[in-house]
Amino acid sequence: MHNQTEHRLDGNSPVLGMKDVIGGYSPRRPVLHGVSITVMPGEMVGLIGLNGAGKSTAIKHILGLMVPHSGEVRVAGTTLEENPERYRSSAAYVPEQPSLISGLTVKEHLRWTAMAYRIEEAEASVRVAALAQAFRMTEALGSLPDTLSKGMKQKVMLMNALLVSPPLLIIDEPFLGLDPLAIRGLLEALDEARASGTGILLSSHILPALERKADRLVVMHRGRLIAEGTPVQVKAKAGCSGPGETLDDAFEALVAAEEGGVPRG
Ligand SMILES: Nc1ncnc2c1ncn2[C@@H]1O[C@H](COP(=O)(O)OP(=O)(O)OP(=O)(O)O)[C@@H](O)[C@H]1O
Repeated sequence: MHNQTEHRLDGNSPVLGMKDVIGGYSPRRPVLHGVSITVMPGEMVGLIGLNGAGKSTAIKHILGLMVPHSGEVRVAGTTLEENPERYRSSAAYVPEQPSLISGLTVKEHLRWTAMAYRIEEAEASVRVAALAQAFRMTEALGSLPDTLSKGMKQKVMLMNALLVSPPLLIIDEPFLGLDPLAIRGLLEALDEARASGTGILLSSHILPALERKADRLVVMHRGRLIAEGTPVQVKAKAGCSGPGETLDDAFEALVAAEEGGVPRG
């Protein structure tokens, strides 16, 4: 495996370049109908859409778990076919459901990740201590997963991904189950990851957090992108730029417009 620093790209090359992807579970019934998503180094892109919109399917294509029927996915400049090792080691994924190894403590999970990604021991200890502090997990470092709450397990997953600090970090619905302090810790840790050049694709139904933190939003509906841009641009497109109008209002209006309803505003 390469050292992560070798994967750093210059600030002008996307860490994710998904272009015109048609894909899904059967070639006869595509779920994605020409989806393009770009994430630049240091950028946080929020992926939003109703249940069944195609977010998880898009993520599976990005992770190389599904192959596009047509179109292309590049991670850190390469396709899965061109350089599978570089492609796979350039993206870290945090699923909505934590999956931890029952026999390993929190610290052992982190140490194992550091070894797998060839992070030097001294550097790993400093980063583990900082992450544990940010997530208020210092006292839980010696605990086994079965003794942790759901939110604490989710924190361990996030800490592992942030320890790797990959070029592309994909996070699925991270806010559910986290207490308010943990959400703040997560957002601060994500800011740090972005400052070091990690690009983040964050899928969530919790729109206020995305409205505050995402540089850009990609709005999916029925396997297509129906809006894209900064939160301000997406709200403007939905006709929801008025004072007090939120991203939730904008999302509702965009979906209503697609479904043949009348957008507000
Ligand atoms: N394993 C599968 N086989 C066939 N079709 C699937 C499979 N998984 C999902 N789909 C279909 O693909 C479409 C998109 O689902 P997907 O899981 O990508 O949506 P999502 O936006 O992630 O939704 P959610 O917010 O509920 O997680 C849906 O119509 C769904 O029924």
